[in-house]
Amino acid sequence: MFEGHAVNRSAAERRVATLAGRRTAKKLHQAAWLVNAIRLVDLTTLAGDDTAERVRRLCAKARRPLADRIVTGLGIEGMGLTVGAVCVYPTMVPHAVEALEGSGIPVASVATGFPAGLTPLDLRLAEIRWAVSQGAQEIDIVITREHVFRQDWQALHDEIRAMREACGAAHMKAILATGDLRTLENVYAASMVAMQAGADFIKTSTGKEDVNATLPVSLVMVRALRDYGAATGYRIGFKPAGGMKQAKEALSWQILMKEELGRPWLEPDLFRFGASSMLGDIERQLEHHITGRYAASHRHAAS
Ligand SMILES: O=C[C@H](O)COP(=O)(O)O
Repeated sequence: MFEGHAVNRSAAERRVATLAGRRTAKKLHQAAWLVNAIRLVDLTTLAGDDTAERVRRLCAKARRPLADRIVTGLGIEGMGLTVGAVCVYPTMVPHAVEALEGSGIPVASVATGFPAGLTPLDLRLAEIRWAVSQGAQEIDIVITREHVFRQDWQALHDEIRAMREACGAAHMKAILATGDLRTLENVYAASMVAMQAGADFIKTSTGKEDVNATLPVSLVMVRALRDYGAATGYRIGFKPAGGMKQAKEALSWQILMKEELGRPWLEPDLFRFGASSMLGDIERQLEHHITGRYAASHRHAAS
């Protein structure tokens, strides 16, 4: 089906190498880009020792992602800034739903035997239905990597299609676990199949592979998304996830999206960061921004 699509790895690496230094992300606009990044975060906890209390704390952070002094310093009090969603394991969904009530922040649940997906299909589908019944509005599914290794695109399509049906009204993000997929050609083909099978988003990683979100792999997925959009007219979302901890990564990915797909992919309905610990660095950088501006205005006043 897609075996013929060649991907030039070194061209992809060259394309993304300079993203962080782009003019658009230079100092003047950095704070705005970082605030926007917060709107795009799927604030995540996916640990074996997760508890209701940890999820409640995460949800409190999701509702008020920045300290009041930073919000005031940036002059964005009226913005009602929140993260894009909270992402948890299925049994944590009821706790997150309760803690986020009235906030408008959706709860995303991983499902389908996350992270490996090596559970019988009917159980994986039942897991989706259960999470949806508990209030999850978004479901992050994992694929059977072996279907990709065998280039059995029909099996991959059928599996994802069944998951799409089990999601019902919930949005479905298809995690490809790109770090496991061996080649960029496989990443492109799996992206295409996931979109054809009805994925609302394609997502790079579970956060549990050896290699998680990278810019070259993201470029390949984003180009697949663009090709799919050109062929069908459908807009599909993109979620890099796993291993992103720094504010400057939030800038690089947003620039990639803007340059490759345009402004609509800087909105939470078409782009999310899956990250458990990037928000802290974004908050730190915004605090530096305010402190720096304050110091500069005092220097100016004194001169
Ligand atoms: O989907 C989100 C990822 O699991 C988060 O991974 P992380 O903990 O490396 O940020």
